[in-house]
Amino acid sequence: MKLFATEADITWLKLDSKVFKGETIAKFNDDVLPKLHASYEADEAENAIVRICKNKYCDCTTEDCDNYGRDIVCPKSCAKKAAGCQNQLFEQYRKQKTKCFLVKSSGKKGIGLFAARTIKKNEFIIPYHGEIISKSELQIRKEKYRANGETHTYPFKAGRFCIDPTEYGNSARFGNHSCDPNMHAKSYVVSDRKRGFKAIGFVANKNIRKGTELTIDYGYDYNPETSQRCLCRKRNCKGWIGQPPPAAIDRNDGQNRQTGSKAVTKKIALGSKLMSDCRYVLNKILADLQKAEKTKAGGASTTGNEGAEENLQDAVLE
Ligand SMILES: C[S@@+](CC[C@H](N)C(=O)[O-])C[C@H]1O[C@@H](n2cnc3c(N)ncnc32)[C@H](O)[C@@H]1O
Repeated sequence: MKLFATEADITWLKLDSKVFKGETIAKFNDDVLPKLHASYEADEAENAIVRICKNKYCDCTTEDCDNYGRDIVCPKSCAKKAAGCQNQLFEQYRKQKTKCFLVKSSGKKGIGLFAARTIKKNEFIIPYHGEIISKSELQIRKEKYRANGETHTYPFKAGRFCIDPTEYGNSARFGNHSCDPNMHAKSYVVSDRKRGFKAIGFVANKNIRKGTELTIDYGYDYNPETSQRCLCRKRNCKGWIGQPPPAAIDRNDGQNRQTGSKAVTKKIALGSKLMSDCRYVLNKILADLQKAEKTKAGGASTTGNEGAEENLQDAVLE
């Protein structure tokens, strides 16, 4: 059985034209394997790891397992033991006949992932597969993609490496960003990969209804070179995917979408209420002070505090 993809395997570039017919994506094979790029292979210092669960009698779904619970996926050899290892997340995903998501158009955001059925909180949805490349290879590719005028960005940080599904990968690459996402990216140590590498999978962070778009938060460091407007339409939308461009920060643009309208009105109302409360308290202090002065000196101010009183009056009368 193959562990990794080879050059002969299908790539998105070839696939794109065949499967994207109209709105909905035709049924296609999501059964892809991670593909190791030469830049990953070249990192001799990092040996492959194998973390075998030494407990012969557990099925690797409880704390008895040496790996489960520490987000370490058992190696394939583990499945041969007496109880049969169930901690083979990525293999189990490949064997699923029907996936819990659909790939279809998400309007101006391009293509997106949508729940094909109800998905429960903490359910594993999809692994993020693509070519595994080094960070320096990523820089080279970013330049290439920009020069090619690619609108969508796909590479994902995976420990000290990167997963790039731009040309080869599975449909996890269609997970769009949201400022209020319903999935999060979880990283796993997987046997047979180099030490610095973490496999990525998308996991539901809440119960998700059928038909809902499946989204993750790309994070603040997402593609800072080319800031993109966020179209998630969530109430807490920051206006940008990742970092806003410097000019937008200067204008205080793209913070919270609410700053444009209702939030401003609300803040003004709160400010006025605060001012009127202060005014009431200061007036009361002033009146008490004046009363005390009058009682003490029969009407003449002798406190030597007139300036302060004036200031106080200024504040109250403002
Ligand atoms: C990993 S891809 C997601 C799949 C992409 N929609 C497609 O059609 O291939 C990331 C790209 O999708 C688009 N995208 C994702 N989330 C978005 C959002 N909330 N608002 C606008 N564009 C978004 C951006 O072009 C981004 O670079």
